[in-house]
Amino acid sequence: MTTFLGCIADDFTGATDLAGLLSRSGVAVRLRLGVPTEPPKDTEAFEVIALKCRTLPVDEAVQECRAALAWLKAAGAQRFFWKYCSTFDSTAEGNIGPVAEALMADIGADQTIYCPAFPENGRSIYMGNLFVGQQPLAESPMKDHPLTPMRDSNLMRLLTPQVTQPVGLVAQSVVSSGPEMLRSELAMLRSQNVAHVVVDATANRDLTTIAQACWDMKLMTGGSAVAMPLPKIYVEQGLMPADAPTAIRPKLSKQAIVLSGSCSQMTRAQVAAYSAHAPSLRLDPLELAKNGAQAVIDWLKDQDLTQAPLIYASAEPDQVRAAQDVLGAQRAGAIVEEALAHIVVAARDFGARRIIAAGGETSGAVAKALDISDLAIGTEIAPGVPWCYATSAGHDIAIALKSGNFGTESFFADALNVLEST
Ligand SMILES: Nc1ncnc2c1ncn2[C@@H]1O[C@H](COP(=O)(O)OP(=O)(O)O)[C@@H](O)[C@H]1O
Ligand SMILES: O=C(O)[C@@H](O)C(=O)COP(=O)(O)O
Repeated sequence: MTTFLGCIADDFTGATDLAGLLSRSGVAVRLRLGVPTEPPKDTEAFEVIALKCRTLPVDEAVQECRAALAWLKAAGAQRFFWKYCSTFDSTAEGNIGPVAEALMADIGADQTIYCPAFPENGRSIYMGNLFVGQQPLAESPMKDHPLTPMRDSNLMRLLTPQVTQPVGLVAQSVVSSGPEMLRSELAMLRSQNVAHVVVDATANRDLTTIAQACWDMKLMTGGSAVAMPLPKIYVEQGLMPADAPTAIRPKLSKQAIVLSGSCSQMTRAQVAAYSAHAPSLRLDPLELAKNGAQAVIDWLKDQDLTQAPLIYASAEPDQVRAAQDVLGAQRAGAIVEEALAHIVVAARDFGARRIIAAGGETSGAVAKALDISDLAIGTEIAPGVPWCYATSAGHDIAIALKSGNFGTESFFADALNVLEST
């Protein structure tokens, strides 16, 4: 099928998040890990390319995103979506704006919107300021993120130094007046050459209004949630058929593995809840640095994989700091990721066909080790986290890539139960 909407995501968990929310409308969505090396063939109406460019220098991120855009254009896409984190994660030399400008230039778009709001996960925007739950972004735990600490909550101030064209705002009062008002406000801003427009949204109804006003923009940018209403709108506009093929769900054996390298508050709570009743093993980065992961793989070999054992490096901030003081932050992270990469391959070879990975970087390492190139999207476990189906070394597998902050405390058990019942 000719691709209708081409999406580019700046990390793997963010890509499954977007693919999952698009799939809520019942449309077929395909997720590619990295820019495919082959020209487009057998594409879906909605294609998402997952990159790992969130913290890359601007030039490299722009280059990767332009390559993804070229592939999506070749697949037939005429509209595009640039997905970044709902907490607008970017480094001091942030690449969100430069990528948007490069994509706009390649597509021939003179204006785009920025809307990272994801109300179901507590992310909202008011007067251009991003909130995480009840806290401004810069007062939320995101202020201490190891790679992308967010020290300003104002999206216009964050974006302005990243772009060459003027930045503006459409405030909540306009959004709540409906799509026509929003469209005329955007047209007014366009007449003033405002190319980059932050749009307020505090609830799903705002996101629907925004999508209704912006569905025909060549490029939209945001978190996953503002893209969610698009498939339904395209169908209502008569642009694509309502009926889409449902994803094929392979029958998978019960053997499962849960891997966590995320140290975020929510994942730590999930690890604590799950390890209270499932076999679990904690990784020590210092031990891994000295002796590698073989002892862990030996432990795993003796486990009953139908009990879905958990292997985790997730630790409290002071424990993480202690490991980083000895190994350095980058090396500590890399050692854990490398170990989890070996472990997931061993788990697959021992028969695991249901795999859960928690953490953005962790998910990238795990998916790469499994050599997965593309995924079909299945049932949503929690807002922004779907089960995905793929093949690895010739085996059908189900894999869930969970953003560190998403899901509730019972996420791991919920995920396995959801799969059980589908
Ligand atoms: N105990 C630990 N000590 C040091 N680094 C760790 C530890 N556990 C995990 N890490 C590293 O921390 C990083 C967590 O990032 P990520 O997987 O993206 O999770 P999140 O999505 O919560 O940010 C990874 O690089 C991981 O390898
Ligand atoms: O938009 C979001 O919050 C997520 O889709 C996302 O990008 C999460 O990133 P990580 O927390 O690094 O997994």
